[in-house]
Amino acid sequence: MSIARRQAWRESLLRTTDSARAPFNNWLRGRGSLTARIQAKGRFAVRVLRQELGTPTADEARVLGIEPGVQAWVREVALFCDDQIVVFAHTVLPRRPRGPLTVWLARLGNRSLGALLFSHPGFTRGQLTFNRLDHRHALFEPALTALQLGGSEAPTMLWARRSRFGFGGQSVLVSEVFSPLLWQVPALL
Ligand SMILES: C=C(O[C@@H]1C=C(C(=O)O)C=C[C@H]1O)C(=O)O
Repeated sequence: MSIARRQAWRESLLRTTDSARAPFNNWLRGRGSLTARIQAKGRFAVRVLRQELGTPTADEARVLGIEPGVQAWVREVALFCDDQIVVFAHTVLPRRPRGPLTVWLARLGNRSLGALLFSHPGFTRGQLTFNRLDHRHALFEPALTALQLGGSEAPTMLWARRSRFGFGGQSVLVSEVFSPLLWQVPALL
């Protein structure tokens, strides 16, 4: 199986005996806002780690319908519940076509993107896809760093999900990587 195929984002969570994934299934599959779900359980916060022009991966460019190598707006955040980092989110917005999303993203700061995506009636959400990230995936190292999981005890894989939101002629691709420490946050149990 090619490397690209092994790292593909899948439309279904493959059945697995991996007991380590079981607790994530519900978080991976939930189509509602992660922000709202965390806010309902504990003290929610967003820490912006990166918001700049960057180069999407070839796969991200393909999903967003832009030429490989063309820069796009990249936003990366850590989501907190009760002072514990629980999610690393990586969002890609093409520069073209410009539109309301360009301005909204630029002005978002440490407010949650989810609060916008799930409150404005003009957004549509595509299918959720899933991935078991490891060192071969471009998001793996940034996620380990953002989730503060580096070092000798670093996990060798992380569960992630991805979906594309549409607003008029614009699209934004949102990838969310879940911390294995999600289960040490009493409020989320
Ligand atoms: C899409 C949502 O927004 C969350 C917040 C994000 C941000 O502020 O950049 C990005 C992705 C999500 O984890 C959500 O709450 O479901």
